[in-house]
Amino acid sequence: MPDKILPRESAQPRTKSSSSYCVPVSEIITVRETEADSRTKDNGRWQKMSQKATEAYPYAFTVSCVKRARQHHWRCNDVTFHCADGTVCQQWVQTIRDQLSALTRRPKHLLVYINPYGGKQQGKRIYEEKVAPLFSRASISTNVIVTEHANHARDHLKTDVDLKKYDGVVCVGGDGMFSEIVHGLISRTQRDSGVEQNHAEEKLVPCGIRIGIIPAGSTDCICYATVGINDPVTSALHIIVGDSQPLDVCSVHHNNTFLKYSVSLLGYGFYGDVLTDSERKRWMGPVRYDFSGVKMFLTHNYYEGTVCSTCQHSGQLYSGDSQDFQMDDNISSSEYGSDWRMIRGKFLAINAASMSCACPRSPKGLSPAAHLADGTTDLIIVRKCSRINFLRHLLRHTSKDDQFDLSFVEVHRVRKFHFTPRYCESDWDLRQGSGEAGPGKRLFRRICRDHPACGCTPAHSNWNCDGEILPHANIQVGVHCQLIQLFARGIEEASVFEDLGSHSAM
Ligand SMILES: Nc1ncnc2c1ncn2[C@@H]1O[C@H](COP(=O)(O)OP(=O)(O)OP(=O)(O)O)[C@@H](O)[C@H]1O
Ligand SMILES: CCCCCCCCCCCCC/C=C/[C@@H](O)[C@H](CO)NC(=O)CCCCC
Ligand SMILES: [Ca+2]
Repeated sequence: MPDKILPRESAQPRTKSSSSYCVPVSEIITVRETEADSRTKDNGRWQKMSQKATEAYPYAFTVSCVKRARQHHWRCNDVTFHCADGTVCQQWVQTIRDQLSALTRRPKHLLVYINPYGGKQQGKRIYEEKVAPLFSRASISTNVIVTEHANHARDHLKTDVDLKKYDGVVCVGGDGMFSEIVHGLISRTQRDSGVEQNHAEEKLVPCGIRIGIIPAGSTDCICYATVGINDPVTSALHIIVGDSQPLDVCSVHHNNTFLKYSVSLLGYGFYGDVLTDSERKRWMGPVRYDFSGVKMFLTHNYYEGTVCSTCQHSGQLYSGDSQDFQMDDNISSSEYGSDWRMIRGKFLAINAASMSCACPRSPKGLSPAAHLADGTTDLIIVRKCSRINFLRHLLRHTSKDDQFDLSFVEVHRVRKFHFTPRYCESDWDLRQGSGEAGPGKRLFRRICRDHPACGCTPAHSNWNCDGEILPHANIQVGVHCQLIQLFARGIEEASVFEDLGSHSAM
């Protein structure tokens, strides 16, 4: 049998306009024998067959398969095929089952973590109502854990789980929950392989198990940027068909201490401040980001420091395509050393986007051309400018205009970068009150930090690491190419939807 079902004479689909239906085996969820009823649901519509036709084709089987809908949504669609002969009908069912069992990339056993408090606190309901029935139809067995506290999933994965029992780990929640899973799996893999995470230059071992994201958070940017939409049913179907999408991961160190991994955004300045402010407003739900976004835009803090970056890796020059980016040269960036670029100045935002960071708020994302798995991160530097100019930059994230095509914005595709804030060799020491600054200056900075109404800009921001606040401003970042794998396939081209969306009749 070919890899597509093309029923012609022997099995007839019940559609009004066509006598055959084309379904790629790779997109079949399940098949079952069904009653040759005179009324069945095909293609999402109820179809009625005449008494005569029902008598001519008394046997039937139903194929549940992927159907593409608008804006990258996938749905599960039932198509019923009718046969004149019962043996032929059984042969079809058996052959399709055999073909499905030959698909070795499909998961059979999944470990599922649900964050009941993410986003609008709907994680449990979303999983039970929309996802569990699909997993069960696809004969996937699950071990479901509803988390009881923050870092429950991370610590469970780090130490307690026998990962050999599973073909994948699924997280139901937002980007923060995904980050927990990533930290648990990467730490576990390094520990099992004897790799020391505290060494910034260490080559990390890729994780051998795929991760699925059922979006139920506030931003869901990792799901949105890897699937094209934050929709639980779509994500469940990508898991069921066994998609694979490798993903780069940034490691963040402070001196020789490992801090965190990041897969989406590492943001200092604006996005760090928005996150810090919004964490105090968690009770507001997802709208907290809009509230804090407007507030921090009006506050207009800028920060001084030095960013050093390199696009070189393992002794080889990066040869990627950087023509998408405007390189602005009226600024104080300069080359130092052979492969490191140093940029010093006053910044409204320093963002490293390892993926586009597309999300419903910004469907093209922070860096629309960022690659998911090329071993680089897009370092976006927004220099101090007027409020109106910064607003122009921000608003371009929501329109077709290029947010980088502004004199105060520059972008570099890099493999490593360091950031050192001005005034502090050790930000942590300063925060603890034991920095280099004299007591008078220290007291003054503390007053500024505790009473922002005094009007001066604080000396430091925080790093927003995939939606979590980091305790140090001074960090070193390196990209680890394709360290993890998702149950996803990247964003499908519109043509795939046009060609396959209607399952063109043959
Ligand atoms: N049972 C729990 N109780 C409290 N916090 C939890 C629990 N389980 C997980 N968490 C934490 O909740 C935080 C937020 O969760 P999640 O990412 O799911 O939602 P969100 O913050 O609303 O969405 P997003 O990250 O997309 O903005 C995560 O950092 C996670 O560590
Ligand atoms: C004045 C209004 C102008 C509007 C401008 C809109 C610009 C939107 C850009 C969207 C960037 C999303 C970056 C995603 C980061 C995630 O890793 C992180 C975890 O979920 N989310 C946040 O930190 C939440 C941060 C949300 C910031 C808005
Ligand atoms: Ca990348």
